[in-house]
Amino acid sequence: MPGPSVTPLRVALLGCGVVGTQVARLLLEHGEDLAARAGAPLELVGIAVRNAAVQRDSAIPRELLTEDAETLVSGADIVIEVMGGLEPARTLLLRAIDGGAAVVTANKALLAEDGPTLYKAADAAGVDIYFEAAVAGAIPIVRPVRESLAGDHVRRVLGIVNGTTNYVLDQMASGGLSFEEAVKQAQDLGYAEADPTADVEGFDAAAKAAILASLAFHTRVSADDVAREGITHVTADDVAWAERTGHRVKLLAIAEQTEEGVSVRVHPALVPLEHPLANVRGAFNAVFVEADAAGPLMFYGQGAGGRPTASAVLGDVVSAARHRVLGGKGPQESVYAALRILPPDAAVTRYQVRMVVADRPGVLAQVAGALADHGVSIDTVRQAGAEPGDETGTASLLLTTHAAREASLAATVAAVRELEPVHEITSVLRVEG
Ligand SMILES: NC(=O)C1=CN([C@@H]2O[C@H](COP(=O)(O)OP(=O)(O)OC[C@H]3O[C@@H](n4cnc5c(N)ncnc54)[C@H](O)[C@@H]3O)[C@@H](O)[C@H]2O)C=CC1
Ligand SMILES: N[C@@H](CC=O)C(=O)O
Ligand code: NA
Repeated sequence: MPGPSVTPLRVALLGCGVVGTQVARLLLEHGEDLAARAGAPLELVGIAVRNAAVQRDSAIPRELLTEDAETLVSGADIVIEVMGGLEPARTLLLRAIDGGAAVVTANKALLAEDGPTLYKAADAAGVDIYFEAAVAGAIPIVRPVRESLAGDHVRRVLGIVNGTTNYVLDQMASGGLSFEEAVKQAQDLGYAEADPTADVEGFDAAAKAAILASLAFHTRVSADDVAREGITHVTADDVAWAERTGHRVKLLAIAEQTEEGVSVRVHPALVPLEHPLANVRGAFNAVFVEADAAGPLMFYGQGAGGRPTASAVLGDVVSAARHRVLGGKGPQESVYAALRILPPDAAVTRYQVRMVVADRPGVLAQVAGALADHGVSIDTVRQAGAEPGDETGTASLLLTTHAAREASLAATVAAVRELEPVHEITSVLRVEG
């Protein structure tokens, strides 16, 4: 335990929502252990909220609540930002840094939009900036990529980094819920962003992918550099077909370094049932990292939710506190490699295309011909003939391609759509894993 003469570190908390409430709880409940680990007591001096009169968790002392976030950050040693959004979070963090405080944030949206401004300010002020909670909630992934793998060469990062969408797809596949019902549950459970559009349209996963890619490839990658597609167009039918063909639909984040540069994308994909990612359920996340010397690494755990995320925040707070007590500083931004960011259509993937075609001889050959014209080869084909009693004269055709450039695959689908016997392209999903 630190001796009685050790000056407590003043900790300011910005935001008291799902994550903030649990951060405050852990700080207050585990005060003695945290003091022993940090080398000084961590004194929670205030919690900035929008409305101090609102009834909150019974463990939160009312006297700590303040609506004056600016004053709160000015006297702090460590500022924890869990309010989310770009502003006033950015201004408050910059004010905290300018005032000499170390900062800990869970705000992936802000980091992926304007991380360099925060890094630069922290560097100039000689203070720490930590953000483990910003990617994959409780899972230690930022620190391993930023620090543990700093001596290696990361080639690829692939995984499920959004708990809400994983929960929604899982509930659609096995819980029998509609998309809307599953999103509502994810909100009630504290997984979703304040506006769940950020989750279901892939913005949240794209922000996390940008952060991971920046760290992995020592290159500045912002949210705008990420090719992004959400899950709003994934239908219950897609989910059912996936299971029927031995797959599960997952929202994946994929960042890879090729000889040409760095490609970062977020999109739903079919993952074979035997792949470990297929069995990541609920709001859990899993991230695979492939590095030259280390080989494959896998990180798994709770990717969303107040208490798991608070765990990651507190880990960062202890690191920052140790530096205040003992000296030293965490890592700075590392973007020396400055690799080229590749356009979205340069990515290499496989497609599974489901279509309704005229049920007559020669149609498959016509479709196969359109693929061959674009240099795309077929891996598997499955045809489901008309259901008994179906008078439409159509059949469902499901084909999976071999790997090809996204540009060729997209052009192929466009050409197939124009074929006379093709009535409708019902779904196009990538296949990964
Ligand atoms: N909920 C989760 O599972 C995870 C959330 N995060 C991130 O943590 C941050 C917080 O997320 P949640 O706690 O889920 O959000 P939340 O919406 O539950 O909490 C945010 C709180 O901050 C308050 N706030 C917003 N602007 C404020 C202002 N100007 N002054 C004072 N208070 C203000 C809001 O009133 C709200 O109570 C976000 O950046 C989010 O992306 C990160 C990992 C997981
Ligand atoms: N809304 C996010 C929360 C954690 O980052 C998610 O669902 O993953
Ligand atoms: Na994390």
